[in-house]
Amino acid sequence: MTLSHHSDTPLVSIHATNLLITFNQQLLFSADNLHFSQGDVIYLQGDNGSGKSTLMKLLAGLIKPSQGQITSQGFAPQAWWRSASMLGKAVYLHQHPYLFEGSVRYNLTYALDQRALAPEQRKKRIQQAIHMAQLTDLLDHDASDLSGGERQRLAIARAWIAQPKLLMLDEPISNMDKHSQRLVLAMINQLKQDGTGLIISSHQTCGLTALCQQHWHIKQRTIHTSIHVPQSDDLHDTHTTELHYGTSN
Ligand SMILES: Nc1ncnc2c1ncn2[C@@H]1O[C@H](COP(=O)(O)OP(=O)(O)OP(=O)(O)O)[C@@H](O)[C@H]1O
Repeated sequence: MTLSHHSDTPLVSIHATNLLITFNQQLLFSADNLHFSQGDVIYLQGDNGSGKSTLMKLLAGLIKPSQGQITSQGFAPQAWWRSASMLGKAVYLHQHPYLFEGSVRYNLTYALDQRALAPEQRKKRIQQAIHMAQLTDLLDHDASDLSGGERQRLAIARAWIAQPKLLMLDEPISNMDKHSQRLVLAMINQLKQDGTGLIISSHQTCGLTALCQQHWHIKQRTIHTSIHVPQSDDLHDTHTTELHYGTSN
């Protein structure tokens, strides 16, 4: 992992303790201690309905736990007008991502933090994302006309350009053909090389698991954490994906 760490830019992290979430008085899951930090690449596994999306929404500050505490370290102080203190720290990318009305090009450039990169670097990064996601021929298409796989590629390309420090990807390669899967795996690998903290959910082991270094498993309504990541049969795909793109910056 090529995460570079400068002492004046502390690693950002999110810490959850004694977490418990219930819906309609029914326990969904509990967890004693979860730590998600820049540089972590976590494979989040669980059966359908076990609570993977719910956990990611909790860590993104989109919903609140029934019990427990979620805190963050290393982020810039919260703007006074933001009431939910966890919101906007870890970015949650939904399985069916929200895209803006307008073209693919517009979606790639709108709402990016203009201060984060110098204009030349920003342009270069956008070009590289277009290339990685193979969106060149689709740039002037309306985003609403894209297929499911293309939408996912666009959403991950957009996240890759924005360079969040912590990113959670909900089933990023489900319902994708092999070609789109390979492109998305290459982009996720680039995010990993850049030191982005990643949580990647799937209900089954798949090519993604080869990229992961930790395993969180929602099983019997508890989140089990481990450094042993189960590997899948189609690892070969991931290795052949590795990776035709060098580190970008
Ligand atoms: N706001 C809510 N109110 C009531 N129940 C909810 C709410 N949000 C989620 N649930 C329920 O919690 C359970 C877990 O949902 P969640 O989407 O987190 O599971 P998941 O592991 O991501 O599933 P999948 O693999 O099918 O995407 C489901 O039974 C869902 O219906």
